[in-house]
Amino acid sequence: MPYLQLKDIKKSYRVDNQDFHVLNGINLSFERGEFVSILGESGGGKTTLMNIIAGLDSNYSGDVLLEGKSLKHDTAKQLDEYRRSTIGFIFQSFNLISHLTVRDNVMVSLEMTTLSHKQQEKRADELLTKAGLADHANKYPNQLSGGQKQRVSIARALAADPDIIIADEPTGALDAKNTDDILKLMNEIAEDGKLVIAVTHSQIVANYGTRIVHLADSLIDEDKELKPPYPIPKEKRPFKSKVASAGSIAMMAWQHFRYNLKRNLLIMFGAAIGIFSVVIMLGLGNGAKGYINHEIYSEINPNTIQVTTKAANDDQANKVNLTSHDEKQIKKIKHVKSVQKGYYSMSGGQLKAGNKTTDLSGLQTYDGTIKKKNIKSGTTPGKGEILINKDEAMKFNKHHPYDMTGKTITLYVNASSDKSKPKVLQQQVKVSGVTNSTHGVDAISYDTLKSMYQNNGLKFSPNYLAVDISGGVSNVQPVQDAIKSLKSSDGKSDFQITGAGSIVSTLNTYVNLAVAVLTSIAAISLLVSAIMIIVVLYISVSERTKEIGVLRALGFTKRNVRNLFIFEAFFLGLFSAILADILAYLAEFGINHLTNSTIHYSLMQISPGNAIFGIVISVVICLLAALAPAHKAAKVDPVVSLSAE
Ligand SMILES: Nc1ncnc2c1ncn2[C@@H]1O[C@H](COP(=O)(O)OP(=O)(O)OP(=O)(O)O)[C@@H](O)[C@H]1O
Repeated sequence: MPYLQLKDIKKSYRVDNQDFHVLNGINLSFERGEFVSILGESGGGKTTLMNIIAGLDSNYSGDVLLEGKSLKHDTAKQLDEYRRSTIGFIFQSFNLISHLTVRDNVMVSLEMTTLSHKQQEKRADELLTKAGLADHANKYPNQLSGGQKQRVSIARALAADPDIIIADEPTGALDAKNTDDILKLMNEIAEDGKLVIAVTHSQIVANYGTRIVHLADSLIDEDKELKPPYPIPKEKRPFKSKVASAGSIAMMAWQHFRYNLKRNLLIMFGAAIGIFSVVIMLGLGNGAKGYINHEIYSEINPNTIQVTTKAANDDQANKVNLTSHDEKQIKKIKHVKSVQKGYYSMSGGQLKAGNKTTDLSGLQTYDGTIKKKNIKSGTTPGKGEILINKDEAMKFNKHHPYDMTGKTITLYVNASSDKSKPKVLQQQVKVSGVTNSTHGVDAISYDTLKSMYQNNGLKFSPNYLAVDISGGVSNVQPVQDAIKSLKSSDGKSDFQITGAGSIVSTLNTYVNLAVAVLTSIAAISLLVSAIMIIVVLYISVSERTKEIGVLRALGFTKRNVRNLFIFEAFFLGLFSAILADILAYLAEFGINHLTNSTIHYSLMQISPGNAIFGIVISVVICLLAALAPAHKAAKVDPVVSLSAE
C-alpha cells in the first residue's frame, strides 16, 4: 500500500458560470523518503494539487489516501489535525509571522505538540542550529535575508516532525547560492525518511530530487524516477501533536499586542476616554453625596429620627398624636436605643426680652436631633429653660448674642383649645444656651411645654417620637424601613419619618439620579470607543489574513484563530481601563486639591469598586466588539488567504 495515494483527482473552478478544469483525473502514489518535484507550466494546477494534498482544499472529486485511509470524509477538525501532525509547509514567499522572532516562528508549530515548554525551546534551538541560524534566533523576520527566511520556514516546517513536507516554489525567491543551500536542506529532509513534494518551475531543482512528475493539460504526462527513495528510519516520533492551548494563543496575542505597542497605545487612549468619563462621573457622584451628607450631618444628628403619623391633611397635622403603644412597638425594633416623646409646635409664637420681641423661628421639644456641638454657649434646655438660635439672640443683643445665655425671657406659644379656639400660652423661661444656627428651631424641654399646655387647661400629647438609633448611620435606613412597615395605634395611619435621615436619603436619591444621567451621557463615549475597537479589529483581521492562512496551514483550528483576536481585544480592554483608571485618579488628585482649598471637601471620591467597574465594563465592551471580527477571522479560507497578494 503506497504511503500517500491520489486517486482520480479532479478539480474545476467556476468563474462567470463557466467551469475551468484545472485537474482532470490525477493518479499518483508517493512513498516516504522520496523527494518529488512537480513541474509544469504556469497556471497548470500545481498549487491547487498541493492544497488538496495538504488538506486545505476539500472541494474536489476523487480521493486522497494516507496509508490507505481516505481524507475525503474527514471533518474540518480532522483535517486540522492532519496538517498539524502530518504536513509541514514551505512557501515561496516564506510566510513568516512578522511580529514573532525567529525562535517564536518555529515555536508556533511546536505549541501544537505534547512537548513541555522547555523541550519546545530546546527543539526550536536545535532546528535553528541545523538550519545555520543559531545566531539569529532573536531577530525578527524583517532583519533576515531571503535565504535565511527560507531556512526559518524550513525549521518551522520540520518543528512538529511531520512525515510530508510540501514546498511551493521553495527557491523561487532565492539566488543561486541560497537555492543550493535550501535544496541541500530539503534533500537531507528526504534522507531522514520524509516525503518531500516540491512544486517548481526550475529543472535544476527538479534534478536535485529523486523523482520528477510533470503536469500538462490538467493531467500527468510524465512521471520519472531519478533515484530510489531514501530508506525510512525505524524510530518513532517522541511526541504527539495536539491543539494549541488557550495559554499559548494568549501568549501569541500578547506578542502581537506588544509588537504594535505604539499603535495600540493610541487605540488604548481612544478607548480609555469613555471609561475615564464614566469613572469620573461615578467618583463625582460619591463625592457629591458625601458632601451633602457631611453638610447636613454637621447640623443635625443623623442617628436620631423623628417619627410622626401621616396626617390626612396638613391642617390636621397638629392633632395627630402618638400613643404609648406606638412608643412601645418602635422600642422593640432592632438598633433602637431609646424613644423619647416630642412635640413640634406648628402654630408659632414669640420671644420677648425687655421691650424687644421676635417671632419664633420654630419650637420643638429638645431631643437628639439637635447636635450638642452646635450649642455655642450654654447647654441643653432643662425644666423651665429654652435653647434659642443665634438670629433670635441677636434681636435682643445685636453685638453679643451669646450673652443671652442665662437671661430670663418670655415665651409665647400659639396654641388652640380643644374646640380649635386660638389661645396664646405664656411663660417666663431661662435661656439655657444659644446655637450657632441662624434659623434652627428653638428647643424646650418636653415637661416644660407639657405643663404650659396643662396649666392652661389644654390637653397635651406628643405629636412625634424622637428615636435614637444605636451604631453607625447605616443602621438608620433599616430602622426607618421597619418603622414604616408598622401601623400606628389607631390602625389606620402610617408612620412617617422626618429628620435628617429621611432628608439625606431623599437627597441621595436625587444625586444618584443625577449621577445616573451624567454617567449615561458619559457612556455614549463608551459606545464610540466600542465602534472604534470594532473598526480597529476588522482592519487587523484584513491586515492579517495571510498570517491567519499560515496559521491554519500549520494546523491551528478556527477556534484558535478566533481566540487569538478575542485575547487581543481582552488585552486592549484591560489596558485601556487601567490607563483610564490611572488618568481618573490623577484627575481626582487635581480636582480635590482645588475643592479642598475652596469648600474644604474632597469632591471627587473614586472608590475601588468604581475603578474595578471601569475595568469590567471595558473588558466586556472590548470582548463584545471583538465577537464579529474574530468570527470573520475564523472564517478566513486558508487557500484564498495564502494566495492573497
Ligand atoms: N480561486 C480560484 N478561482 C478561480 N480560478 C482559480 C482559483 N485559484 C486558481 N485558479 C486558476 O486555476 C489554475 C491553476 O492555478 P494554480 O495556482 O494551481 O497554478 P500553478 O500551477 O500553481 O501556477 P504557477 O506555477 O503560476 O504558480 C490557474 O489558471 C488559476 O487561474
